[in-house]
Order: sequence, then C-alpha cells, then structure tokens
Amino acid sequence: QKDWSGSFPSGKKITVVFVIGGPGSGKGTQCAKIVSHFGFTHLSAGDLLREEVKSDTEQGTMIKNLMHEGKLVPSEIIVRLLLKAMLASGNDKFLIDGFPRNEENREAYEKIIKIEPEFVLLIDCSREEMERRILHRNQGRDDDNMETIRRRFEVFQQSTLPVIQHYEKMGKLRRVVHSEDYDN
Ligand SMILES: Nc1ncnc2c1ncn2[C@@H]1O[C@H](COP(=O)(O)OP(=O)(O)O)[C@@H](O)[C@H]1O
Ligand SMILES: O=c1ccn([C@@H]2O[C@H](COP(=O)(O)OP(=O)(O)O)[C@@H](O)[C@H]2O)c(=O)[nH]1
Ligand SMILES: [Mg+2]
Repeated sequence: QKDWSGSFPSGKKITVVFVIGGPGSGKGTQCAKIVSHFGFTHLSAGDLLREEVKSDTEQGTMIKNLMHEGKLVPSEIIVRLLLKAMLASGNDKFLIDGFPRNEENREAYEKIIKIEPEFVLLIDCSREEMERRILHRNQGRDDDNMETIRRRFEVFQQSTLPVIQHYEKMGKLRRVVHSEDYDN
C-alpha cells in the first residue's frame, strides 16, 4: 500500500475533522458555516459521488444506482475520491462531511489516507426533523424520495452508528444537538 501521507506537503500537519449525522441533519449547512470562519476545505462525500455520477462512465452509473437505492458505494471508490480532492485543494485543513458511513469506510481510510481525525463532529437531529428537511430541500436529488429516505435511515442506524460508537470510545466525538426529541 502506498503511503499517501507523503503526498501531502512535508512537515505540515494535516488536520482532518469528520462531520457525521443522519441524512438531512444539516451536515452541509454547518460545514459551510465552519469553512467561512476557519479556513477549512469542505469535502462532502455525497457531493464528490454526485460529481462522479455526472461523468458518464461505468463507475458513474454504478454509483448512481447505489445512491438511488440509498446504499453505500464501495469504500475504495469514496476514499480515492476524497484523497484526490484533498491533494487537489492544496489546503492542510479538511472538513469531511458524510464520511465514514460504516466501519469498512473507516478502515479503508485508515489504510489509505492514514490521517487520524482531530475529532468527529456528530450532528444529532431527530428523525422527524431530518425527514422534514429532506422533503423540503428541493435540490432535485433522486434519493430524496420517501422510499430511499427510509433506506438511508436504516443504513445510518445499522452501519453509521457503530462508527459513531467507535469514535465515542476513543474520546473523539463532539456532539451537537439540533433537536430535543432525538429518541436514540
Ligand atoms: N438548523 C437548521 N434548521 C432548519 N433547517 C436546516 C437547518 N440546517 C439545515 N437545514 C435545512 O435542511 C436541509 C438539509 O440540510 P443539509 O445541510 O443539506 O443536510 P445534510 O448535508 O446533512 O444532508 C436543507 O434544506 C437545509 O437548508
Ligand atoms: O461515504 C459515502 C457518502 C455518501 N454515500 C452515498 O451518497 C448518498 C448521499 O450522501 P449525502 O451525504 O450527500 O446525503 P445525506 O444522506 O447525508 O443527506 C448516501 O445515501 C450514499 O448512497 C456513500 O455511499 N458513501
Ligand atoms: Mg449533505
């Protein structure tokens, strides 16, 4: 495995913060605010994948289908896209939004990018509120329909909560609560 940390400016400390939260919890919205104040580069994993879908390739079609079903794309694909975007930015501070979404994502990141996150920001929001926000956001997203939303919530519960618990155990989790009635 190539050690990509050598591809970043040498001697420079690279800061990574993961921003995790359920679908529609406000990850993108909060990241935009943080970036404008603190000079981070905001990388939305979902946006990188949507860009990839636009390139009319076989991989783009595969990603499109998985996203339409609310499923996760293979870890190497998203990790590679993140690495490319990090290197292209020339920055040394990154807010990575919507990643890692499962333990396999986290392990692939640790193996390939190897930059331990400074901390992990969890945006905690009730399911009811997340659902309301998604249904009102009008971004023309093909996965913002009830059926796919239900699937995305399941993936969050089953696959992303274990990642959150991992970082909580490591003392790296910082939780921001958006709603009082989060029932989990
Ligand atoms: N604190 C908030 N209060 C009300 N609406 C919000 C808040 N944060 C985000 N939204 C709205 O909710 C929708 C989902 O937010 P977004 O940032 O796209 O979430 P995510 O990236 O987690 O899916 C957007 O339409 C956004 O404008
Ligand atoms: O690391 C990632 C990030 C996103 N996705 C896919 O992209 C979709 C949209 O993710 P995004 O973060 O944009 O949206 P959210 O569901 O948080 O509103 C997800 O449902 C997944 O299908 C993925 O597979 N791996
Ligand atoms: Mg988003």
